[in-house]
Amino acid sequence: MINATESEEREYLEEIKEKLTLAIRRVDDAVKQFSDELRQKKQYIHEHQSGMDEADMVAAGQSINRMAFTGEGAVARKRRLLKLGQSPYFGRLDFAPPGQGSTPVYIGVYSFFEEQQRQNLIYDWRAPISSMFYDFELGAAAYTTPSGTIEGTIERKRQYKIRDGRLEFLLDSAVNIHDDVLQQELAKSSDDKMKNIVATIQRDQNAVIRNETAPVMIIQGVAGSGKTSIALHRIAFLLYRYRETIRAKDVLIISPNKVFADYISNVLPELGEEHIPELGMEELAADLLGNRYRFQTFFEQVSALLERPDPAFIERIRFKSSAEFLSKLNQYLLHVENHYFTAAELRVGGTVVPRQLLLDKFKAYHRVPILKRFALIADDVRAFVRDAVRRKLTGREKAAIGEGIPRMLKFNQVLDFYRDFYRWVGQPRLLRLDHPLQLEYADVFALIYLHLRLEGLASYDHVKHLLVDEMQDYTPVQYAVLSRLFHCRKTILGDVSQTVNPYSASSAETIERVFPQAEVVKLYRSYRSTVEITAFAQRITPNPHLIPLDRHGPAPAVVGYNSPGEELTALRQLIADFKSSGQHSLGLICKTLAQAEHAQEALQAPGVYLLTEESTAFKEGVIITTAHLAKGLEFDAVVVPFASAQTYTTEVDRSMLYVACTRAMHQLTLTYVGELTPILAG
Ligand SMILES: Nc1ncnc2c1ncn2[C@@H]1O[C@H](COP(=O)(O)OP(=O)(O)OP(=O)(O)O)[C@@H](O)[C@H]1O
Repeated sequence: MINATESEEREYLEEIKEKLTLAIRRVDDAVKQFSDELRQKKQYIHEHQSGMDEADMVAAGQSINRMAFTGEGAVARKRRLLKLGQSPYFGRLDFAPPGQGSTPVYIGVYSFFEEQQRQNLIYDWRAPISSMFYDFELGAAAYTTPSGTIEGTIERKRQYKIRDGRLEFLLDSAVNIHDDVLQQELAKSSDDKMKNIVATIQRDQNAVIRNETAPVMIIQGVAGSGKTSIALHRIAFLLYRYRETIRAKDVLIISPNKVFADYISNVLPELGEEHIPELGMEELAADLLGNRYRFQTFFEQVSALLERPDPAFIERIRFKSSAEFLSKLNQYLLHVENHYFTAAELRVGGTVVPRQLLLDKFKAYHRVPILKRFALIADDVRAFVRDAVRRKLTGREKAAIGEGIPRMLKFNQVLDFYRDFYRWVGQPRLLRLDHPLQLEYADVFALIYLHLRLEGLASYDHVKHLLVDEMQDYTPVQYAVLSRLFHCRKTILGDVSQTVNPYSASSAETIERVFPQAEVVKLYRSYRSTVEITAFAQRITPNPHLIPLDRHGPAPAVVGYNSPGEELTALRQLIADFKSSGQHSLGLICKTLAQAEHAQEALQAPGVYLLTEESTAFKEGVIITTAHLAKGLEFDAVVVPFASAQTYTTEVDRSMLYVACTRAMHQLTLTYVGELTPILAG
């Protein structure tokens, strides 16, 4: 058996590191050579410019670009090799095909192909053979390659922790991923950015990451089940698997806000992939609507619900977030198609264009959005009139046609159709348009949907994979828009229990109605929080299916104070305790922005940051923010201040409290004055 003992492994590690160092040197030499050649080439062009024609210049430019491109490739390769030098591999499996001896397969974040021996010394975790590391225990195993399935036996599985080039431990395991290693990973203090989990991906997670068949994959997973992590690893996997056709810039992440985007921005580069473009829903909306409308943001909608819940406002949101609303919009569009075009005879000079001709044309173009159809019909009508009069048409005649046809449709503006829709469903009071025109958030995507259907909008065909996080926050109409704009494969993930607006929350089932071809995966194991914190959060929103990982810590503390002054003193103390605790991040998570601002003012201290809707980066230290913004993030310790009966009463408040508490990895404290919120007392 190769490298059986620990000392052999240590020796082997040194050997690998040496080979990596050599490989880095070779890249350096190559880079140097490239830049020398590049310089020479540029010099040459400079000197011979006068004697070169345009074609020569283009050719020279291209060759420079090619060299620079190869140079960039070399720089990226060097970056990967340096990273491997720090931690070359984390796993090993000894795999024996039938009737053959076993060879060790070392698995790392990237692959390392040693050019001199022409041998793959480290396999990328995404390589087909590496899948067995996540999927099998000792004994019979198999993996699938593009050319077929390979069966055999796993004779050994080993896990390593190598940091800064030093082997910290090595562990033989019979099971798939040794629980101790996972426990160690989870017990660590949080970083300011999300990290990769390649060394401890679980079997069910691996199945999601490596799924190649689902056109739409919907992941509904409990808080802390690794949804976001898995989705990012899935992107990394797909970029590897389809590296010939998909590049990082062809993927798009729809993310809830800039802070979240910053928080996850580290994972893919850590996995050797470039940064992935991301876009917020509001940015997408602004992109689509141009500057035709001003509209409320999702944050503003949720703040309004938290600060002054108005039943009429809630009713409007509820209606527009239902699957029924989408089907009513579709019925309305059919109604428009069938009843709103009133064809009438059109007189152009002395020629009469018969009503039937106009109607036939209108129907013939039924695949073209209605407001785009007139131009096509007008072309045909012009041809018809030209044939009749046997001459070119005058400007006046052309105008008569161009203006006459649109007049046959009841409305020509999308907003007029949208207003009319509410009359048609018999609910005119469900539309509130403020003056000057400002749309409520719930109307934004409904209106975009009508624009799409009535006028058509350019689709995002350059995007080859779409990732939607926090899926519960988007409504059926939003999904209908996404489905029409993005024709690529999609990964959609979230958790209904973590909605910040229960009146507009979508479950996996709701979303599946928009994407009937979707594969739905549910994840119930929760990795983030200790058993104690998870049990506490379950009191707020129970989920009988949730399985917490068996990791323990202090019980959450709920502490009442006599006055706001006392509560603030206690919060100051909690911050001081945190600073001397060795933990990295503390989240003070409030219900509203007003409370967060108040806390920030009262608790001002160095290293205490207020995170708002406008923030763009997630920092380590003490963060004061709202539950809405904290969604998707995690902290070593969380403090939920002002947890009184006054603050947390409604269903929206319950969601906020749940989101806030489930952000904690190791420690959770709630403070209040007066009466404790009934959500916890009950
Ligand atoms: N297989 C794993 N190995 C190590 N850590 C893991 C694993 N799966 C998840 N985690 C950790 O669990 C935590 C939660 O993961 P993540 O944020 O991806 O979950 P989520 O389901 O998106 O959470 P939420 O919906 O509550 O925001 C992270 O710290 C992540 O690193």
